[in-house]
Amino acid sequence: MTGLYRHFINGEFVESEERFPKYSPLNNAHIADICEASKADVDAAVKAAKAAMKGPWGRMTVEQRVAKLYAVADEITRRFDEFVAAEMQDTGQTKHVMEHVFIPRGAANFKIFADVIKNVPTETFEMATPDGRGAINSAIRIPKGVIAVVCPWNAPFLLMTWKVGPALACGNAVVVKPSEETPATATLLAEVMRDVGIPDGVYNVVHGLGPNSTGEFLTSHKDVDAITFTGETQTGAAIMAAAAKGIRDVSFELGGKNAGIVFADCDFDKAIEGITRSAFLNTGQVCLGTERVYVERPIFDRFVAALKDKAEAFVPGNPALDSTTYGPLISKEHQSKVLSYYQKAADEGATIVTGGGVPDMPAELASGAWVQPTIWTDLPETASVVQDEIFGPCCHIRPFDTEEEVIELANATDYGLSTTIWTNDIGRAHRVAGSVEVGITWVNSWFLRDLRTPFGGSKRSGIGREGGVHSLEFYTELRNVCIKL
Ligand SMILES: NC(=O)C1=CN([C@@H]2O[C@H](COP(=O)(O)OP(=O)(O)OC[C@H]3O[C@@H](n4cnc5c(N)ncnc54)[C@H](O)[C@@H]3O)[C@@H](O)[C@H]2O)C=CC1
Ligand SMILES: O=C(O)/C=C/C=C(\O)C(=O)O
Repeated sequence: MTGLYRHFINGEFVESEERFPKYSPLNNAHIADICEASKADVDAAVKAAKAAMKGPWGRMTVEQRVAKLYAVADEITRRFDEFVAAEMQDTGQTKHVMEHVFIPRGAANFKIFADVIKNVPTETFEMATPDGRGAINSAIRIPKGVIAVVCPWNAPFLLMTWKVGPALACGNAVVVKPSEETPATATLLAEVMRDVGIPDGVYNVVHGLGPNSTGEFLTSHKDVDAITFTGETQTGAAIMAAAAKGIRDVSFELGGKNAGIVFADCDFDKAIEGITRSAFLNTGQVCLGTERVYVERPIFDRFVAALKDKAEAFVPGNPALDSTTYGPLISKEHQSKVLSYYQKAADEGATIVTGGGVPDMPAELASGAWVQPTIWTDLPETASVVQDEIFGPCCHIRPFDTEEEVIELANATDYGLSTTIWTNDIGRAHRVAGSVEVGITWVNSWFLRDLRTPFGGSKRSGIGREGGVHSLEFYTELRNVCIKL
């Protein structure tokens, strides 16, 4: 056991009586306890946030807020190794992915929105009036108030700061509810906020579970003005029902069952590299990941063989070692869910190209939440593993013959988060991208992120867009002021 995760409310770390255990994904060892925030704790956090809006934070100029956000980013960078270690302990994911993807994005998420709020204008309209003197309409941006930030466990620091960065840039105060699986980096960020002088109550953290616990207490609190959430689609529905009671705004990034579309004219090696990343990065626990791959028939067999080689080359193990390229799933519970899908695929008649079970691990890691990278072929589109979001390191690969056919296949899902298309025919890439019903399409790449672009899901994969100026739409209210001259 290494410690106790406490809430951060009104600038202070506070304990609560109820606690629950955190187990390591690597070997299921009990590594910490986490305080579970009661209704009263949540109420204290929301009250602190509300009061902060009326204190020094609410009176700061944009330039002063921007300077504070830059200070937060710089402090994250200064304490980079601590953030890497904290998130690695919670998730079991590799040091490489922490150092090159997740933690740098945390710092970037503060800088980008500091820059956006400083540079994005609001609109002004001059209008004629019967007396000939006219009027000027000017829109002003007002922070929404107290924002509830409810986060998942798969990329905890990246996803949390993607919400906290713009919320604070816009002048709001936040109450963050990290996933019960990943308390560490939200807690460490509290130290950073305190150390760089973010006023008390602006950044609050309440730990706990979801239904009938901290998550529900927070999202149904009457003084929360808006809710931003990333996680499962069903949870989104529950949060939306809570938000409806107070007519509060929501921004949701939800599940996905994303298609990878590989045309025969692609750069083969790059497509293999790209699909390897999109199917297996973070042990497949990425909402933007590819669980359905459609490959044009002339290169199908070669593609399946090459992806199999890549899947079999992953090296699971201690995430702190440079030689390790593959981590466990987040928990034993999630391992059971993923393995149940591996069983369903076998039951439904899949050809198991590789994987399908649990890798052999050394004794000290054998109790962890490990599963093998897995590839299937030969299933109908109605099969469970082709329909459901599994959130594991696995994909089904199917051949296709025409552009029309693959668009229909890609769209045959209730989800609509992202697609990756591999082709050297840029006209076709553009056509297909326009026809696939998703919020984000990558062509000849995957997870290449320009933080100024609109990011979010279509269909059951989300509501709203965040990123760049789009985040300002959610985290501020535009008020029109009409001045008669
Ligand atoms: N699209 C995405 O980015 C993600 C999708 N998932 C999917 O969700 C599945 C389950 O993962 P979880 O972390 O358990 O996702 P989840 O949606 O259950 O939980 C995400 C967050 O919401 C909170 N929460 C849960 N129920 C709530 C409620 N009724 N009211 C307020 N807050 C609530 C949780 O405590 C957690 O902080 C995964 O297996 C995966 O399929 C999970 C993480 C991210
Ligand atoms: O890059 C982003 O802003 C979001 C990335 C999302 C994930 O990694 C995820 O939800 O899995």
